[in-house]
Amino acid sequence: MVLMKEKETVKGKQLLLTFIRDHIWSYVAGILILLFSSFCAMLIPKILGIITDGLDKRNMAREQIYQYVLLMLGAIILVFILKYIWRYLLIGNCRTVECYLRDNLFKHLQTLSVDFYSHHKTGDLVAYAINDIQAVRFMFGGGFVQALDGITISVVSIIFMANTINPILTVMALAPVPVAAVIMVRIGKLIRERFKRVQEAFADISDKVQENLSGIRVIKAFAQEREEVLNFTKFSQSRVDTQMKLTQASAIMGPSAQICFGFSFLFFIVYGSRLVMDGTISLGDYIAFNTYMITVMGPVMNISKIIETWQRGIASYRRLNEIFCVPPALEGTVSICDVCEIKGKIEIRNLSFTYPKANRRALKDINIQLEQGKTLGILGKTGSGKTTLINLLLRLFDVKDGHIFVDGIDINKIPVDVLRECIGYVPQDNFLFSTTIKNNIEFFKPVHSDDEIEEVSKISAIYDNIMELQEGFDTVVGERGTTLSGGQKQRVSIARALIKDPSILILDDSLSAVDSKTEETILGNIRDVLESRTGIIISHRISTVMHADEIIYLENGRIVERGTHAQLMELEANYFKLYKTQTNQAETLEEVVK
Ligand SMILES: Nc1ncnc2c1ncn2[C@@H]1O[C@H](COP(=O)(O)OP(=O)(O)OP(=O)(O)O)[C@@H](O)[C@H]1O
Repeated sequence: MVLMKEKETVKGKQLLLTFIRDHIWSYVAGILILLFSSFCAMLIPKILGIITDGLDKRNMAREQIYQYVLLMLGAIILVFILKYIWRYLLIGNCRTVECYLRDNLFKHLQTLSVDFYSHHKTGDLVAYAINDIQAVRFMFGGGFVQALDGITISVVSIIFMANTINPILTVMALAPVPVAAVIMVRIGKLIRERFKRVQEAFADISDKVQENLSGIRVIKAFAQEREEVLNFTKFSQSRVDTQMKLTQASAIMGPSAQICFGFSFLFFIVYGSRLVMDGTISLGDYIAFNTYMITVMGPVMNISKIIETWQRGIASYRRLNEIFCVPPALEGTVSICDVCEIKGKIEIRNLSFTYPKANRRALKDINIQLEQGKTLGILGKTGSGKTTLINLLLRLFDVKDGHIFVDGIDINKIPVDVLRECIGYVPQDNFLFSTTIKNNIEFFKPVHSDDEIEEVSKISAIYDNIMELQEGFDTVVGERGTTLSGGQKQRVSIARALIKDPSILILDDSLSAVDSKTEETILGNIRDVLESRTGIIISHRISTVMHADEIIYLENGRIVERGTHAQLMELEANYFKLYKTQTNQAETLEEVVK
């Protein structure tokens, strides 16, 4: 992915800063309670030291000892309660941050351009939404809390050690700490880099699984299962290799911290015992110091885990940030807000278009005038630019070279939602959701009556098929509509476009999977629907577009022929040849059938 400019990185940071600002009181309260709880915890070794000295010198009354023991018990209970509260506040926030980031990522993904999805794999994006967000959550939760707890306990212990026992002994005991810090920072960086690679390897696996499952029918049809398994093993192995490298780095961290701390203990035992013997510190102080050292040891032992969590979190945060910094589609365009309805007049003037990152134009100098209520038929070889024209009409891509006017308004100035709301579009690749046919037709908006749903189903000639199903409109279709035939899927998609009652109806090769009799029925019904609307019908079949008010023939992104069916037949060029080929084919087929 492209390196981000400094300005762009602000977006991801802003998101986290906004979260922290919104939850600042729980953070402040959590941190203050944590500090107080650490202070209370540090009283315990001191009380232990006082009791030890009392017993050692035999100058402490039994009642006094009981009082100290009660004090210690009180401190333990208080620490327990305080710890519960601060963990609830701070760990609770990390669960919320996970949900907050995931919601924002999902929201952001909805705003990204179609082109973004042409260049990013689904499995990869799933990895961002699951793995990376989880790693950030661990950083915000366990990582943050353990680091804060560890730092507080260590700092408070050191203050107690230096102030109440002996500063020189404290310095001696902590001498190896800077060495440990340098080692931790170095290994930490290595962990971050390696974790990034682990996440990338996971994204590859996720992508492979997603692609394989989506294409399982093709894989089976071509008997490619074995190759797929072998291919998958390579991805799996790559993940193991990257993970092993990460484990190697993190495995050094824990023992390094322990060795450094071992030296600290050694210094303390040698130097501390000497101080007890020459009477500089009491035995109680020695015991208390020892307890403080053990208290500090907890976070030190944990430091490898904490650093690893942080470095993983930072690596994932950076990956997420790259996605958050991708600007939303059509970000720079200005919309006029008072347009709230579209009647359907379309004018295309000198329009050319090149896809981002492509090196040749998909459309060249297109000019079309389509009055409201009229129908345009588009024909052309595959790859000639038919769908591209529709992509621009739907503003899936920005119009930069030339103009498209809808109702006389530049399309770039019409609010995208208003524009798309007024267009009923049946795409070439019909996508049905794994839910009921009814939900698929109304697109999860339960605002239509059963009569309306039935009516559009009848227009698109799918009603009888639906009625034959056991659950009728409540039949749940398989993922991507797999339990329906290609032609049935196309017709459900037509019903979905019609129920919007659109001003402009676009059918992009939407009848290619239906037989010619059904096509005739649908076209007849749609002709009635199109009487009051603007229609654009794309097809490879002359029979689908021949009744249109105007037909254009595209070749390499350019309009090479235009006119009515009769005019194009008179031209005796591409359209005519196609007509001849298709009628000959139909006649031959009829003879064969006879
Ligand atoms: N997202 C994209 N990025 C780059 N090039 C693209 C993209 N989508 C389409 N193209 C290219 O633009 C050209 C026009 O494609 P388009 O899909 O408009 O053709 P079409 O006439 O609809 O073809 P078909 O009849 O096969 O559907 C083709 O050369 C295609 O490879």
